[in-house]
Amino acid sequence: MNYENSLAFAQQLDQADPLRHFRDRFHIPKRDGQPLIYLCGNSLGLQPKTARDALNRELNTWQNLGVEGWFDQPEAAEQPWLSYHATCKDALAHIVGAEPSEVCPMNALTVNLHLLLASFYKPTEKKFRILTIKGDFPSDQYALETQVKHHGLDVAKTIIEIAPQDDGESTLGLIHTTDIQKAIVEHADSLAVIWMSGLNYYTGQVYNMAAIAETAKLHCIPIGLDLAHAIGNVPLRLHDWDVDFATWCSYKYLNGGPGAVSGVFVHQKHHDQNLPRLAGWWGYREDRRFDMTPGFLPASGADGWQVSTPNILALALHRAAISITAEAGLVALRQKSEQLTGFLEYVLTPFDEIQLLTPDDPNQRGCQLSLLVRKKGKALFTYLTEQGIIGDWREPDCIRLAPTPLYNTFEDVWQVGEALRKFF
Ligand SMILES: Cc1ncc(COP(=O)(O)O)c(C=O)c1O
Ligand SMILES: Nc1c(O)cccc1C(=O)C[C@H](N)C(=O)O
Repeated sequence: MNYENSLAFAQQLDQADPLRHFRDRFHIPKRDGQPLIYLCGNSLGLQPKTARDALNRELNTWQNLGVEGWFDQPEAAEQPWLSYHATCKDALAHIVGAEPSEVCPMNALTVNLHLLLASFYKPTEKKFRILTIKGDFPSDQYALETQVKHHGLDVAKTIIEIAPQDDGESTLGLIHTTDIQKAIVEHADSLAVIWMSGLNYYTGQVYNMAAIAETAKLHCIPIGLDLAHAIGNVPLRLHDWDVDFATWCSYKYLNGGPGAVSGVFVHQKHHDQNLPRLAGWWGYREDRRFDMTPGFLPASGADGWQVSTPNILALALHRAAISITAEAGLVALRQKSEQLTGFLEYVLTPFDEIQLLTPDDPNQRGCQLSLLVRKKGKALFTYLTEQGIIGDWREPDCIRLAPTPLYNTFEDVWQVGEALRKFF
């Protein structure tokens, strides 16, 4: 697309945007009565206007029915709480490219990572190592480290981290897909599992998940993905890519609220394998759960990884939010996202003080651009915030801005260019 740096051009794109009405479905935060330019969906997505009603519905059910809210009552809840999670499956399956039986909302990301590793990390004397990406989100690093210790293994000998190569391009933190594939092949004999992000939280780089999963499969190594920054942001086809397992957050691009419920993906091919797991009664066969008999019988599919009673209020927010993403559709969202982020890249280009950490290839990024600002970076971030432009700051010199196709406009992006012009 040929961009122009003018307000009229940005407004023209907004008028032509088939998703423009979705912005009205969200509360846009305001300061002094003016809407903020909110470019921080990479950290916390905005509140859908349906969120409050969704919560109220379940609060009313609780108020009116008490415990009977769990069960099917003729006069009762629209959706009995016992099977509430199931009403999120179609939307989630669409968003991650899965079968409904392969996904289930539950817990929080890091908790799910531990639960999934209990099933998929089964170190043996020969195959005990974990391959991961250096600089992936700290919570994942802590989870891997403590899993390794939990198995009585030495962290330094067990975790292999793929670091960016010092070849100019990669010094900015990018990692070539071929380097990840090479590392898989090189260490295949000792690898028990691969765990990595699909989209790097710091650089905004999207890895070629399909190609990496294919290499992992060729070498029979289970691969799991952290999709915190990828879900609702970039197209995913977890089933077809033959990814073994995955988990994500829904408080970013899925707009489920602070600390929103996470979810898991477990590929169909693992459903009947009776994999080891850390079980709880909510993962028990639903039709027999209340028999309360000894001996764990897992529910089929991803549901069998549930542990505890779900937080229905969190699920209500989740359901309301993901239905908006599913309604907009990942194809349309991605189309707008590429244009919106391309426009942001275009308005940033004149400023030599800003270097992009994020790849310029649209296939290697989602909506987030990470701006490396070596001089006056923090001052610029503070200035943007004062101007009502909300991004986030990551030490030591990175500003992340994420124009989100569900609620951001081309005019928002144009305003960033204007603010930068005044600052520099
Ligand atoms: C890539 C990534 N992984 C893991 C997490 C941790 O998620 P949680 O705090 O929900 O476990 C986050 C966000 O905080 C993240 O961005
Ligand atoms: N989970 C967060 C929180 O509880 C407070 C503030 C920020 C977050 C985040 O999600 C940070 C985010 N994962 C990141 O990419 O840095």
